[in-house]
Amino acid sequence: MGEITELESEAEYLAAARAALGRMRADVLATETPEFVSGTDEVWFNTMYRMARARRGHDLVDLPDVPLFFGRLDYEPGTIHGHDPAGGADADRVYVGRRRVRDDEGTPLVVDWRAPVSMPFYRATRQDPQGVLLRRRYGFSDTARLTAYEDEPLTGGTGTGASQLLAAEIERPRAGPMRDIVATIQPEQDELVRAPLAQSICVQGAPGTGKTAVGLHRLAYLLYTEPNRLTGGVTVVGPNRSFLGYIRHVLPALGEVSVVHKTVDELLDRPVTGTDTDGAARLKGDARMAEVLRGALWAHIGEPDEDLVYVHGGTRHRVYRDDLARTVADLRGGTRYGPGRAGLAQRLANLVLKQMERRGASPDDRDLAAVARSKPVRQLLDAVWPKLTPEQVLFGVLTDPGPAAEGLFTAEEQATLRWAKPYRSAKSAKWSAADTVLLDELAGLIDRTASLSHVMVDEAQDLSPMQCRALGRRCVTGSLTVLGDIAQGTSAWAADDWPALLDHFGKPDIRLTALDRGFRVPAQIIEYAARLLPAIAPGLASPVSVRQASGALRVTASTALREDVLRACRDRLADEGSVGLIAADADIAALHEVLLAAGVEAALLGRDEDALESGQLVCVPAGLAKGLEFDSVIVVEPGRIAAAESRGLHRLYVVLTRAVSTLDILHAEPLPAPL
Ligand SMILES: Nc1ncnc2c1ncn2[C@@H]1O[C@H](COP(=O)(O)OP(=O)(O)OP(=O)(O)O)[C@@H](O)[C@H]1O
Repeated sequence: MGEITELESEAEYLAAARAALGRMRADVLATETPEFVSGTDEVWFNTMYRMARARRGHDLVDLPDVPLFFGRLDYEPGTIHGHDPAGGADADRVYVGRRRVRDDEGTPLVVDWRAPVSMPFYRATRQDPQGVLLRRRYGFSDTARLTAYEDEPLTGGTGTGASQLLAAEIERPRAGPMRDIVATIQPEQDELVRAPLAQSICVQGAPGTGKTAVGLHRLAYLLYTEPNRLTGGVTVVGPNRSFLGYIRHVLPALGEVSVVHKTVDELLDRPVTGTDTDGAARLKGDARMAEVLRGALWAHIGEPDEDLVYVHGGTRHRVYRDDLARTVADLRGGTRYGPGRAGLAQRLANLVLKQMERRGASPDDRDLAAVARSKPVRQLLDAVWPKLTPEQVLFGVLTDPGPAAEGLFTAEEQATLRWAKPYRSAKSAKWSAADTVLLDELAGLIDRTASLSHVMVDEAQDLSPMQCRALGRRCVTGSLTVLGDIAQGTSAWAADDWPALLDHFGKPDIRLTALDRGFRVPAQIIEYAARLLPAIAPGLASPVSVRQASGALRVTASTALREDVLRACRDRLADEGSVGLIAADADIAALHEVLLAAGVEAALLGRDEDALESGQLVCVPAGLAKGLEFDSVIVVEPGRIAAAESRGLHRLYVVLTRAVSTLDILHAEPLPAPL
């Protein structure tokens, strides 16, 4: 019998941790929970207990393909606070994994990657070892069998150089939806992942620098460290359903299932029933609209034109017009519109009560309430501070922008804002997506909008100022993680720089940072795409690829486009990774047909909800490419993508930066000049 090797001993540790996790789960499931016998409350309690137990059990399920740990830290003996010195040399060793596993005595076998004791796994360097002697990384097979480990001593001796396991993870061919990066979070990313909850941050980063990954891991970190301060809810906001589908598994894989993923429209939760011209949509997203709407709402406040007379027990109590006017003026603008109306009713009732007291009566709170609800008070309220819905106010503005927009929008702009065919009433009006943002702004002026605890906004460079305000309104008491890339801005509002856009979120202390190491696109491909940068984002430096694979870029001037597309797809399908075929929105369905007709299996993104999970080859309209990545990308007619919209070159930059391994460009028409 030979000595067991280090690898075997680590495999044994893994097996022991697995067994311990199994026992933790069995314990939870076997724990007696009280069962009540009768009554609806009791039934409810029983259900809640059972659900909670099932959930804790579920949390402890051992996912067969997910290794229980991915790293180890050997600390200097005695470094870790609270460790038992009697534990010997092993006492200062921690295994870092996706979640905590303990043995029957409660001693941790695996610590959560988010625990403070795990932080040096991501941050310690030879210059700053943070008490760590050795960092070990593990390699696993697809079935989570331990196959390798790699040591990086942080003190003494000489460094081993770059980590092969890290490189292998970064170079791994991509397939299917986005995965977590817990095993390989980089120091500059970790700094953002562990930024404190109260700090709102904005991350500018070139394509593939890990913005989305960082944002999602930050949420997982916050949910672990600050669960009690996140009870208001955590929401991820992304540009469209396809993108949200692409990232939706990351947080659940990290054990966080409570985070809601929504588009801006879904978050605002108002039905979109109409459309806009491009010009109108652009103006409706403009920050000046906030002023217009505020003006339009408060313009409904009127001047009292007669005294308030309240008759009680045969006595007439009179409050003079001047006093009424002063009271209205006092309240106006001091609170939101809705509470202002309620406040006015109270103040009017108070004035009436003062008259009663002057005449020797001693009215009480019940009288106050009765007066506030009385007919003369209600009539006065309706005249000077009418009850309003957002729809009524916006109906007025879009029917005739003049009064509210004067001085803010030019006559020409006002004409663009005005409904071409006016509706008869607020009830029959159809609201566009841009209108729903305005309705939301009005709703926020009328009543308080409920605040979430934290909102992560991805692809934020595309938001209109009015959308930013809507998001900011939803985290007045919470904080924000804003992610984006100025060079990838394709919307009508796309910002040219962050400070201007960030202003609209209403978080003046938001911290602007940048990521510049690219983990997706190989150098050769990113350099090609970066030829567009001088034209689309002159101030921005091109990203630095950390990928070693040189990548393959093939640009083909084609005379038989369909045949060449088919050939390229078949070629790329021979490799194991995902393949994305990207073309202008108007062209993609026809290309999809071509593939199907030739017997090549392909899903069409946008039509098929699960397209990114269902097959190896996905046809992607350029408009939905943002945020996605494929191992191989085939771009058809870049010229048509660029020509399809006013920020077409920005769109093309997005499209050209989706590839992990290879990029094929096929064109029969000329390429855009910068390429
Ligand atoms: N530290 C890391 N270790 C391994 N992979 C990483 C790391 N950081 C990022 N990646 C990978 O790089 C790719 C790009 O990440 P991500 O989509 O988060 O970038 P992004 O900056 O949001 O890109 P885009 O601007 O194109 O939306 C993903 O496959 C991600 O898993």
